[in-house]
Amino acid sequence: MAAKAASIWVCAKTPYSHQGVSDLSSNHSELALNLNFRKWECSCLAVASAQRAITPVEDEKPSLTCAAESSGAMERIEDNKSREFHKDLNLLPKPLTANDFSPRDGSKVRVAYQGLPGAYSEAAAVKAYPKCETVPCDQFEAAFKAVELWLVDKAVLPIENSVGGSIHRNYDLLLHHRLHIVGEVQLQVNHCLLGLPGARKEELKRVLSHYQAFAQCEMTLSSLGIIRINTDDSALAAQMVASTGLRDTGAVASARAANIYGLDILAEKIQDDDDNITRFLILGREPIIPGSDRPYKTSVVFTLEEGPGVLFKALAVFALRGINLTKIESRPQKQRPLRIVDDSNEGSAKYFDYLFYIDFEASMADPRAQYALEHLKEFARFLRVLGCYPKDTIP
Ligand SMILES: O=C(O)C(=O)C[C@]1(C(=O)O)C=C[C@@H](O)C=C1
Repeated sequence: MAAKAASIWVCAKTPYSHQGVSDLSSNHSELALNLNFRKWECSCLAVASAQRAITPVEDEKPSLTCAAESSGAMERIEDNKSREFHKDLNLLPKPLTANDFSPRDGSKVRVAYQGLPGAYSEAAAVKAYPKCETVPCDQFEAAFKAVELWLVDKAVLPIENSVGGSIHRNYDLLLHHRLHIVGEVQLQVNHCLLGLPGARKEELKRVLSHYQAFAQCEMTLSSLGIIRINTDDSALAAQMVASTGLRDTGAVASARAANIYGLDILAEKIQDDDDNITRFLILGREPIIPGSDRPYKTSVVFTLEEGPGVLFKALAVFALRGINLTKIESRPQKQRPLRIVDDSNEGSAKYFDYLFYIDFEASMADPRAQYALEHLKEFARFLRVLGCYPKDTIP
């Protein structure tokens, strides 16, 4: 049997088309080479006829198929010699597959976030990639750099909150780094007032947290009349309360932070608005291929020429094509803060040049989006697509 099969031995990992089989029979060794297979890791194929598709045998690993040319029937190689050979093959290292690099469930993906374990950003990273390895970073910029330097695969960073508004620092960093927005995560943020075990909220004289968390709990904190002290993130606030051991100091942070740092929850859901949502961006080194299989958003940043109604015209490129805008943000253009508007020294200086960040509801695969951005280029001095990504919703 082996002798028959030995007439053609080539490598494969998937079934081939009829055309592929003809190629195999005519020039099998060259094709095997072209397909980048190695003999020692290969499957064994025997071609029953030049016109017959090759199918893998289910119970062999790696999948093996053998067929005899003379009879035209596909037959398994079952002699002992062959079994020995297969056993040895199993000891050899397995080749990497495309799935090893981007597993669908997010396992093995390393995701940077700003803050300590227990921060809301960590929860957002886990929502984005449920089985990921989260990597805490002290500052937003460290998370950007970690992706750029291949220390992690992705970064998940807050961009806006439904009560507190935009996180401006991340708008600025988006422009100064070359990462792409590959997704977004909307997270319900429920703030808790935390204290040392046994402490009561009436005892608190000061409270620590992130400035955004304070902004989202304005009414509760004002009614308590306690001093607010900013920290880099809410989980750090919880850790500081735990490590200083001061009964009169509390933290605004998550229930998970209370658990991690051994604090009591003195009050729950202390945010002003029950529906307190923070939107996070997922950043990667490469953009994703825009699709049309589900609702997509696109984020762009641009600057405009000087002149009356230019911003109106810029926004009209979307309105004219029925494209809905979900966010507009303007940031000072720091590299060009001062501009003389006429040639004489007496002309007035212009201190406020802006960058406009816009999110709109359309995929870059949609011709309406492509035409809108082509049109926008007529007024924009600078335009960059920051990313096109599937829209996230709160279940
Ligand atoms: O302090 C945290 O836990 C964070 O993850 C930061 C942050 C923010 O930057 O807005 C994230 C979500 C909440 O809106 C509050 C704070």
